[in-house]
Amino acid sequence: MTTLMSPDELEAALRKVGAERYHNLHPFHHLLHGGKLNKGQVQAWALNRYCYQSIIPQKDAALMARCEDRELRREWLHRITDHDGYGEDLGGIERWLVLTDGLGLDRDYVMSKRGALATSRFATEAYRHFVAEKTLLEAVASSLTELFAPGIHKERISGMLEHYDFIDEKVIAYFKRRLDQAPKDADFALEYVKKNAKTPEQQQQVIAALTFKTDVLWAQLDALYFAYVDPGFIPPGAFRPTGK
Ligand SMILES: O=C(O)c1cc(C(=O)O)c2c(n1)C(=O)C(=O)c1cc(C(=O)O)[nH]c1-2
Repeated sequence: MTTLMSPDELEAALRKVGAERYHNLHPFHHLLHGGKLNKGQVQAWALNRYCYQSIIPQKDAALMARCEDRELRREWLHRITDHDGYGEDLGGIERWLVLTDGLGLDRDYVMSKRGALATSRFATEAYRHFVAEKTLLEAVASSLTELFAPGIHKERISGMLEHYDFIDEKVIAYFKRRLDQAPKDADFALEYVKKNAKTPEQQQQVIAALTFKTDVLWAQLDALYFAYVDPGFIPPGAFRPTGK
């Protein structure tokens, strides 16, 4: 029997999921941030991660499409323009492509996802389906990994600038921008969930949604590790680094 938690107990339970399961704990990230990867492995990470970047505005549009609450739509809308851009600002996806350009990857190839691992495509598609099909509360809750993103972004900016001569401020600008954007989004989603998960069942659904999302992120790094680090079995058709 699950009992009703107070909103603060629910928050503590969600933060525990992050502390135990967020992808900052994955060995691939330790290698990436610690300067232990070669350029080809960093290229593989950036190219695969494009699958995640490209799906984010689509899943946010899916969330909004089924949302009756105008106030929530008003709050959520900027998540789409943060990534797709609006007016002068070309947005996060463009900033991601500046990163892949800087790493020497061809834009059309990156955007085609042809070289991405199947797991990157499957996991990100699973996220989009989750948001489109589960309750609105679960859809909002699945974004809560962003509570833990600023920590990993700071670690990535300093670690990659320090360790890789092919990374500079311009190439890493995506993450700098997310440092301003993510905390506001995460705080809003957390307050929404604390207010709207009113039954023990809903609270468990919210925790399960966040757990699902940590799996989406973790699975992608497992696949990268297997293909590009150890044992280094690159699947047929996937990106093969040429230089070092
Ligand atoms: O680099 C990362 O580790 C990381 C993680 C996450 C996340 O925790 O889902 C996001 C981002 N970055 C990110 O840049 C981003 O725009 C973003 C949006 C979302 C989301 O679920 O709506 N997560 C994340």
